[in-house]
Amino acid sequence: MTNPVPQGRPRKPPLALEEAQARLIALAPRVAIEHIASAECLGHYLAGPLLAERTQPATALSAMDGYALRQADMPGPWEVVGESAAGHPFTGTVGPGEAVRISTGAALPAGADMVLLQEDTARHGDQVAFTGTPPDPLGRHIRPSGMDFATSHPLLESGTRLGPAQIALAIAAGHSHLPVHRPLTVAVIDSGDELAAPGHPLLPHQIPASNGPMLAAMASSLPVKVTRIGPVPDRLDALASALDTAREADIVVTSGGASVGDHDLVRPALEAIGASLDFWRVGIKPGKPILVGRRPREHQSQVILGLPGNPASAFVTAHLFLLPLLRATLGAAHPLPRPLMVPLGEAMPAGGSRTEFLRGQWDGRKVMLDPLQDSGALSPIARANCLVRREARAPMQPEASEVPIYLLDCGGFA
Ligand SMILES: Nc1nc2c(c(=O)[nH]1)N[C@H]1C(S)=C(S)[C@@H](COP(=O)(O)OP(=O)(O)OC[C@H]3O[C@@H](n4cnc5c(N)ncnc54)[C@H](O)[C@@H]3O)O[C@H]1N2
Ligand code: MOO
Repeated sequence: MTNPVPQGRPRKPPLALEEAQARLIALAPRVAIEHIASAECLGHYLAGPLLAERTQPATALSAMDGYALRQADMPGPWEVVGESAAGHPFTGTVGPGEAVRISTGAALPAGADMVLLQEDTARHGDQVAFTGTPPDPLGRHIRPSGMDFATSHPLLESGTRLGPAQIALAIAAGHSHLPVHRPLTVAVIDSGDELAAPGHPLLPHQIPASNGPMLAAMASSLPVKVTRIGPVPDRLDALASALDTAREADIVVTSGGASVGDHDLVRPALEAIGASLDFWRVGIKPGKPILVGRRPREHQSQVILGLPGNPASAFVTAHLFLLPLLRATLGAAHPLPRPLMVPLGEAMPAGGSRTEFLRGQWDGRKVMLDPLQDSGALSPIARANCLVRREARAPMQPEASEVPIYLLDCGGFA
């Protein structure tokens, strides 16, 4: 196959960001739901609401080490008639004038309705006396049954990301396994004649292919299996053959070759493999030439995401499109990144014709813009911990004005 002739000026104006994101998310493939061990669910999204299968605590527990006794018997003294330790409950009933030695997390014995801290008592043999201040209210050191949750209570909504706390809650609520979507398969293709595999000796016109490893690492914050292909030369047959290698993947991501040059072959390659183009070009900077296509398949179409080759463009479009698509496919309730409003640490110049995502550093009090905003530069994206959003044609914004930022270090926990 020979490369096609130059493609001239694109006829349609670029899509607005939100419309493009909505169109992409609507294409999210449907993938099977499976039940996997809760402890293995880190980073998955719940594929159904989580209800408690048990009550926690199932019985009233002591929150402190001390003595379980009756409020009516204050201020004592008491006779110690037994012990309740965590995992070893006292089986009798606490009667008038009686106390049971109790430890943190142990079941409150029948008859007792308060716990006196060990520090507020003096013990002599089986006798215990009150020496300190009473708990206020008297029952404060008791965790009542159902304090955390009760059987059949809703705990987590469908589409919740399962982080460490959600996994612990699910296990405590009696779920040894959880319904989640199966891990996705994603093929990442580097394309460009100038690219060499990392570690290869380079001539001045060559660069290491860094987008593929970057995009694979970004996708790996989610339950996906990534296959990397390339670097693939700028030839239609080579690109079509790389896409053919990727035919079984749920989602294919290319970088480079998305623009209008003679060697920008992703769109012609989509045509060559029988894929359709859903949209091309979005009004964002960096990342305008992003394209989305679909390859028809027997069971389900494959989504092909063509990211621009400039490293900052690939990085930003992966945040705005690739990760949201992966999250949506994995069942996330909120697949899109959510902004935070923070004050500028310096004035932000007026915006241009596209919605921009500037590389920035947020220190917890203010955000600074990186002085180097070229979409071909990698060092600013490696320095950045956030993207600062500037609307198209926004006027200059003075220091301390609030601007939306998207944090980059959240590991995709959206
Ligand atoms: N006449 C026009 N030229 C360009 C336009 C335009 O509208 N009219 N758009 C510009 C914009 S915006 C972008 S973004 C780039 C995107 O171009 P491509 O997606 O076609 O990317 P390439 O030309 O293949 O490469 C651009 C740049 O990125 C480097 N690159 C590519 N792949 C990798 C990789 N895997 N790892 C590291 N670096 C990579 C490549 O060497 C180039 O320097 O087009 C503008 N041009
Ligand atoms: O849209 Mo491009 O990504 O500015 O360089």
